[in-house]
Amino acid sequence: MSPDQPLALEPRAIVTDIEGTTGSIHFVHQVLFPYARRHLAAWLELNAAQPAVAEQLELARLEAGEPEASVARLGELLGGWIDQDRKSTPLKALQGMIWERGYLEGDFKGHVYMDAAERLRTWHGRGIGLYVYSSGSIHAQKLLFGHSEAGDLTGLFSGYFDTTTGPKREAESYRAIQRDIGAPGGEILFLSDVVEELDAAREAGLRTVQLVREPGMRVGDHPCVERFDQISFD
Ligand SMILES: CSCCC(=O)C(=O)COP(=O)(O)O
Ligand SMILES: [Mg+2]
Repeated sequence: MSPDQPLALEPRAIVTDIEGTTGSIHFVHQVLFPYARRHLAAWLELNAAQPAVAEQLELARLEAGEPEASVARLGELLGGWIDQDRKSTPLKALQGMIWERGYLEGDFKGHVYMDAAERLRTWHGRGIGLYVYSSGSIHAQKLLFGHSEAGDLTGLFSGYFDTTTGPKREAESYRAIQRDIGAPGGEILFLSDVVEELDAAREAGLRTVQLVREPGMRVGDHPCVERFDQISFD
């Protein structure tokens, strides 16, 4: 798709990825992940007994196949998973809880590209339902958009999806999102930088646009733009 070419028909809903789509990969990998890595062990020691944390630690033990793992051992495992960028649901839930303090204490703000913030506001104003689908937990998504460099954007979104709905590279996850939104796939547009996610969304019947914000990204056969302000509808 060339920047000036409108996409057919305004969609009823737009579902957007975060990392590489509304915000930079750099922010997630060079700010968020290192912050969680730095605070992980001490934070676990302090919070492991809290029911919401204990629940995620139990899921991490199951995922690791180490049902007896101590909190210290889980710290090692989860730290390794951060380094591997593993899209583990319990890791993502725990990361979100750790990031909360960083946002609240002003250590960082959620990175959102200005073109994304501006278009999200425009689309919301036109009555298009806006949704987020990220591997980051729903709590982490709300923190990022609630404490973003473009202000509090949470009022723009009608709903949030994370890996508790399913992995982002599986078509069934997009079928579940479609059912939840309650619109036909052809009236939902999915935005992402990752070809495998876009392929899965298209297999489920959603419309797709790939964001290619950085040189060297793998490009698929989806309509493709560099910025949100290159997306327009008839
Ligand atoms: C919700 S901000 C943190 C994003 C994150 O943890 C991540 O793994 C990025 O996943 P995405 O699906 O947004 O590419
Ligand atoms: Mg992404």
